[in-house]
Amino acid sequence: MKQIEVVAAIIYDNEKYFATQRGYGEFEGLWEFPGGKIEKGESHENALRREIQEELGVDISIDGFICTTDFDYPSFHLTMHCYLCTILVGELELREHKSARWLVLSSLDEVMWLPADKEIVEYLLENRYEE
Ligand SMILES: Nc1nc2c([nH]c(=O)n2[C@H]2C[C@H](O)[C@@H](COP(=O)(O)OP(=O)(O)OP(=O)(O)O)O2)c(=O)[nH]1
Repeated sequence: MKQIEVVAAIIYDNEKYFATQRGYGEFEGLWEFPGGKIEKGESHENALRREIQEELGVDISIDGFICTTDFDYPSFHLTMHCYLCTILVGELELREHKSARWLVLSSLDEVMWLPADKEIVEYLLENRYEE
């Protein structure tokens, strides 16, 4: 089966997490943590900084590793590495997503997450990442 390796940013500020709604493709309308595919030879950190700059127009600080999750979609296997991040420079701008929300822990379940993200959301709820 096709394998996809992705990095995702759990962007945190003032007890809220940044969730984005996909604007195109087979998962359009579902919510995710911004990020994307790692290019050949790229480190996780560089891939994440590149993707967040491309998608949201901000520079991030990567403050810690959260977890890696694996999920079998019907047409590919996803491995996703998640990092806790904060915004260093810039104003958030939705260049690819149709919408975004800052969610407190207790409202993380108010949006319809991509199937692979449900495990991440549960992980955040159990571990309560705070600055
Ligand atoms: N960025 C991101 N992708 C996720 C999450 N959860 C999840 O299942 N995915 C899946 C959706 C996509 O199939 C893949 C991420 O790839 P991507 O964001 O580069 O999406 P894409 O295929 O539309 O990108 P592209 O080839 O058009 O550049 O991982 C998540 O929380 N964040």
